Amino acid sequence: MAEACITVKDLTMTYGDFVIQHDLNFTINRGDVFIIMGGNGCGKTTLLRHMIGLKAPAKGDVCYGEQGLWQADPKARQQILARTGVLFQSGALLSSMTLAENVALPITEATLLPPKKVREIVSYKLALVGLAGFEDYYPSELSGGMQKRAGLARAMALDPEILFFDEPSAGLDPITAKLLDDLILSLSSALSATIVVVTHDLDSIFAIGNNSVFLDAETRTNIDGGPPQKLLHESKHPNVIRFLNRGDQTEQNSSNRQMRSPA
Ligand SMILES: Nc1ncnc2c1ncn2[C@@H]1O[C@H](COP(=O)(O)OP(=O)(O)OP(=O)(O)O)[C@@H](O)[C@H]1O
Repeated sequence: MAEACITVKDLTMTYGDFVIQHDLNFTINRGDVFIIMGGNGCGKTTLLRHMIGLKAPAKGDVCYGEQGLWQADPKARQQILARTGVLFQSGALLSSMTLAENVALPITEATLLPPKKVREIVSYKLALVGLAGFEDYYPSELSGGMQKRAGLARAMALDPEILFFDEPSAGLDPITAKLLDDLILSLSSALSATIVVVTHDLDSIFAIGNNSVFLDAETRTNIDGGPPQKLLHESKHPNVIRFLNRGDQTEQNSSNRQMRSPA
């Protein structure tokens, strides 16, 4: 039976008086590649920020196992978040540091490992994302796709149980985006990590997601969720159907999407 990894409970998110989403309730299971989806501006990144400890809820909580992230005191919250890694949309590499120094940073901040051991871990993580031999390169010397992969190596530096990705395919050409999707899938099975991806890229959603939540911009809450393929064929919500069919609700579009998607 699926084991709950993260449970979002009655979560309401606001900026000032403006409610972005209210009363969100859903569960991410251990081992999921879980997609947070919805149209532009519906609050996907804001939700991610609530899940990784960057923004406090107006109401409700994000529970890791039994522990509420925002109920926990700051030390316990830090301990929960130490089990997570985040790949931000920009890759968020420090431009003045080499790739090796960027990936080493979280390790030297969190451990007292000797430099030789840190170098070994860094090289291993860079190799995992296909960047073996690029240790001494600076971010500006890499393509956008390589920068994303280096950001991923850094997010994985401390062997997180849970990896968060904010719009991983943003700014990438379709072929590079597909390679990143393949990498996410291979890491998911190799590391048995739980992966949470914020995206509105339909190709990625169908290629990598086994579970999802849909944030509706109109009602400002989660109106549907589950395996994306299942939602495509069985969702009763017009906004979900429209979103998953690129704005089209006809049968023809739906069957085209079915043909393009993996079984
Ligand atoms: N720091 C902030 N202060 C006030 N409003 C904000 C802030 N950040 C985001 N917003 C607003 O909150 C809403 C949700 O933004 P968010 O970036 O979470 O949406 P999103 O679904 O990730 O969007 P996109 O798909 O375009 O990246 C938007 O209306 C945005 O303008």
